[in-house]
Amino acid sequence: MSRKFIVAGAQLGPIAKDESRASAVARMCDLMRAAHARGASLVVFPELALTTFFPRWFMEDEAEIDAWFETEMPNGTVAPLFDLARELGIGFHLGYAELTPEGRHFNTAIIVSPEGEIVGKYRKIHLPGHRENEDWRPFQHLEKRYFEKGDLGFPVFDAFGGKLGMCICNDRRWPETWRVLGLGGAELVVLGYNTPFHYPPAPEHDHLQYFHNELSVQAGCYQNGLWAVAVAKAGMEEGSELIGGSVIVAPTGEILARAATTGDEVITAEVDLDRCAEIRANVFNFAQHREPQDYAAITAPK
Ligand SMILES: NC(=O)N[C@@H](C(=O)O)c1ccc(O)cc1
Repeated sequence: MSRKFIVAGAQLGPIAKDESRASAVARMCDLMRAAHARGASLVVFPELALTTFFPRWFMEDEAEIDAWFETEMPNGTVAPLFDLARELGIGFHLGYAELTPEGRHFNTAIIVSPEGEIVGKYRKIHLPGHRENEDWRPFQHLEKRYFEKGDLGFPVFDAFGGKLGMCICNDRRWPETWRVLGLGGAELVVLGYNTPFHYPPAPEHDHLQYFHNELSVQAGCYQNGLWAVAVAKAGMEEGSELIGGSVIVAPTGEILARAATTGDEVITAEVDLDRCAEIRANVFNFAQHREPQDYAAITAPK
């Protein structure tokens, strides 16, 4: 049976601090309709897609912080997205800030089936940035303050006729992320990102932000023989410029689609999950060629 289908990356332009979640959801519904019109059966939205990238501000008030989080998923505000997905028979990936009933905070992503069921969940493991206010920065990156490290590992889910994995933003820069997903059998990895163009600790690397995005995703795909859809929240958001460059990458590492703007934009490509074997049965045949007895340093405690 053919395992070909069309995937879409639904890049979002900036979301203002005072833009409501309902407005962001309405924009995502428009993108979902556009993706469906192009034949997509899965549409990938970015990291923290319902709000502005709030970790750029230092906050101490717990109620103010918690207001950026979702306590239920789905909830009334995102219901239109779930309803539209069901109506169109299209699945989706969504990133959001999760506050659990136990009061735990995570940077989370879910995969929703065309029937509107949550079939996969991931909580971000590689949290970037810092914990305390750092006045010298033009904007903060306080993910280590607002989120706990994810506690679900890097799970792989049966969905869309194949094996799907997830990671979130900074996770994509780490080869361990991709290798653990690859070892778990992932054939398609979906991920969202909010990547500031300006990196305050090393501004001399600002011009490399698009390059490092593609380098990381292409390497992850090739070295593990899997597909990826990597999707940005992009554009000038509250004075912080976020890169665009959403891409769909094949197991060969080739880029099949790339966003041209830093606004709301849909990219699509046909994915054939059987093409993972081109790489995984050959140069990266793990069973034949991996030498894990020499990799112990990777899992030694830090
Ligand atoms: N949302 C993210 O995970 N963004 C990260 C990335 O783009 O990898 C990132 C990494 C380091 C920083 O100093 C700031 C942002």
